[in-house]
Amino acid sequence: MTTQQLVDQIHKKQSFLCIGLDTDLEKIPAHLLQEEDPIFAFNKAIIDATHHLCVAYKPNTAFYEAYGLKGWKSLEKTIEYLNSSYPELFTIADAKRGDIGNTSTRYAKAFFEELNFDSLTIAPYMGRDSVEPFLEFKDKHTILLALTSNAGAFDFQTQSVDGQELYKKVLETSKTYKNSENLMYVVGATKAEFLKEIRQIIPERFLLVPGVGAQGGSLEEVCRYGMNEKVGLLINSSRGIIYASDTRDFAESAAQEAQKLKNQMELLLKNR
Ligand SMILES: O=c1ccn([C@@H]2O[C@H](COP(=O)(O)O)[C@@H](O)[C@H]2O)c(=O)[nH]1
Repeated sequence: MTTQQLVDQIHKKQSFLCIGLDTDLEKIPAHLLQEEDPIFAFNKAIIDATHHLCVAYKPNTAFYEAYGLKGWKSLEKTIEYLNSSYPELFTIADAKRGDIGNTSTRYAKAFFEELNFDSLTIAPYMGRDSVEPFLEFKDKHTILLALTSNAGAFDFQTQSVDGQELYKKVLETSKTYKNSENLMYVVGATKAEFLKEIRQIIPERFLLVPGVGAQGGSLEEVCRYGMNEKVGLLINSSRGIIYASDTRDFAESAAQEAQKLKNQMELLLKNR
């Protein structure tokens, strides 16, 4: 998917919501455990109930890898279902990969070609040659971890290296990578106060923003400092939406939570 197609969808739906599919067999409604593939059954119900309220879905691959081969099958079925039933939706594999060049190329092939995700999250720690292989794929997007939502982000990311915070170095240096127009960045909603400075370095790029809902980040604050002319934000909520209820009406409850966030987004777009 091109960035422009994503922007068009945001304007059409008046939403920049990304729903995180962090599907955990210990948390899904008990009646689904009788299904042949409970994870896929859960995801399908959530997607069917919420697709009109969001512009993206983000399965976190850890939740699938944890179940071995079966989990990979559920992930494959989920992305196939999204691509065939709702091809207008942007898909993110939250896998946080990155390695020496030839290995990165294999990761890129796995997620961009074999599974056909639109985008993949990447850890920048190994530098240029670990990131550039992902950027070679046309109309695929590499989402670099910049300033993450967790408390441990302060261990390294905000530490000064040669007089500049490390996350800023990641932003500045990655702008010089070949095909850097295919980059997006992860910035946690819990770090909204950093967004003004982040936008000075990367005014154009899309930000994937996890951390609203269960982690306590503020949607309003993220929009105040992080929104750009093309909106430029994908706000993720996982647990706050998909586990709104553990009864038979779980999908409707998820849709209600998604609708609440979508309503706030619509208002924020109107008043910007
Ligand atoms: O900085 C980061 C990067 C990734 N995540 C991931 O996003 C979701 C958040 O889930 P919630 O349930 O909405 O808190 C999850 O998959 C994380 O691994 C993040 O939270 N922060």
